[in-house]
Amino acid sequence: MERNAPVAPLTYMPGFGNDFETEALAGALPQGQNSPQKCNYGLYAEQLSGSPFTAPRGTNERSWLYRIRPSVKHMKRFSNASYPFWQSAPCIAEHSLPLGQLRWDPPPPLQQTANFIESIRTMTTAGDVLTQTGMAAHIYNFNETMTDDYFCNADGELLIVPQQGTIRVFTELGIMDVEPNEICLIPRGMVFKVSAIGTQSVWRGYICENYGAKFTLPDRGPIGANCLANPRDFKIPVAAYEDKETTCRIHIKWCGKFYVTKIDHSPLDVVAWHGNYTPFKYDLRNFSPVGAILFDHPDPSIFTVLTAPSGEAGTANVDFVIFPPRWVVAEHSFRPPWYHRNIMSEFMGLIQGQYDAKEKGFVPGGMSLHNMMLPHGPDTYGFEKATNSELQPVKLSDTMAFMFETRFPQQITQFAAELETRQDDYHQCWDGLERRFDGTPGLK
Ligand SMILES: O=C(O)Cc1cc(O)ccc1O
Ligand SMILES: [Fe+2]
Repeated sequence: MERNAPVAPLTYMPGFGNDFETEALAGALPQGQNSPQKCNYGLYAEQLSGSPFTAPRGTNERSWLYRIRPSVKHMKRFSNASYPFWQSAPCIAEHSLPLGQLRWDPPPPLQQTANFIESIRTMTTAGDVLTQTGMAAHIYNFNETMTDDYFCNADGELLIVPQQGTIRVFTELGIMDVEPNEICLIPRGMVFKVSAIGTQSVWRGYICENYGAKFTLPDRGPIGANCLANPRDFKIPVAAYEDKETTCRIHIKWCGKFYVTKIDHSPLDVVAWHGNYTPFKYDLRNFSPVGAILFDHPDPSIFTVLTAPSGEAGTANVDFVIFPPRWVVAEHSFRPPWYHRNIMSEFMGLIQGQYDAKEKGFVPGGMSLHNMMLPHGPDTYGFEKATNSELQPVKLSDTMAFMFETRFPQQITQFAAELETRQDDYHQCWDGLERRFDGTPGLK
């Protein structure tokens, strides 16, 4: 028998990193203490710690969960499982691709049924999952809802970036519906499942698996107290639970390996919770960009939505950066990204529309990789256009690109190297950039 808490319409609590409290049944949340001798409704109390107990107050994160069964009843004695396309760092593939800039079209259509977890394909890995440094960039491409299958990633948090189709993410702490142009984050160690919402044939997007310290909001420096991603626009789910006694499977990723265990009930049985270790979602259209309002092109760090620190100040384990719709007004300036080389490694995806440095060839659902110190910048078309156009204020609309930018070089996987949608001719996009220098002065 199923006695599920009602799920629609979904509601959320606003704020980034706040201390929240929520209960799906009245009176389920203990007041004034975390660990009563007996909990209301016969619930079990359990703490989920996302930081060491002793972390400084500003980075100390934990939530208290009041649930039908403690999670020792869900997660014990796992046996081996296999997800051969989900790789972890370090993963140095034996491929023979020349070193250089890389770009892919979207993955080919699915040939079989796959749920969210089964569909994950790793494109790049960086750092080392065992030392909790670095990240992996994955894509997903699924057509089947997870019903009695659940997943838990002990290796890092998952930042999910849908590109096509709305997904429903049911976590231990509640339910989030996430559509393209929104993102969501599932904390390390939290059990969840993903359903497909809507009627299209495929749901696809990108994932950053962050092995390191958690994503947080970047400091704004002289920008001050407002703009960029504002804390109130982060949405945290309210408590919701499943009460079902059917055969369920919990899959776990732990130190780069996969395991599975069978239980006779749902692990999403948290009736009430409080704390600050939570999933969240965020609508990228709420990002308030700040940019050059007179001349020149600032570094893309002004578009950082979330940053995961590495321990070295200003050097991110991974930044999540977007290129949202915006006005471009700079005078006497080359407006698109400049040509550059970077110690950080840049994995990019496109959620919607066009990206100004690469109007053609970089398509929604596609990806590019500009690795540590490898040069890149606008293609020939982008250069010609930006050099010769009249510099009126221009609105870049219908666009949403993003970047996972990490301090560690990104190693491509065998899958990425062999993916049939890899553009073998990508480097030729710069072939038309001819020598313009002729030794005589003058702007050319
Ligand atoms: O390479 C890219 O397209 C991303 C990027 C954008 C930008 O405006 C400045 C630097 C940068 O790396
Ligand atoms: Fe770049």
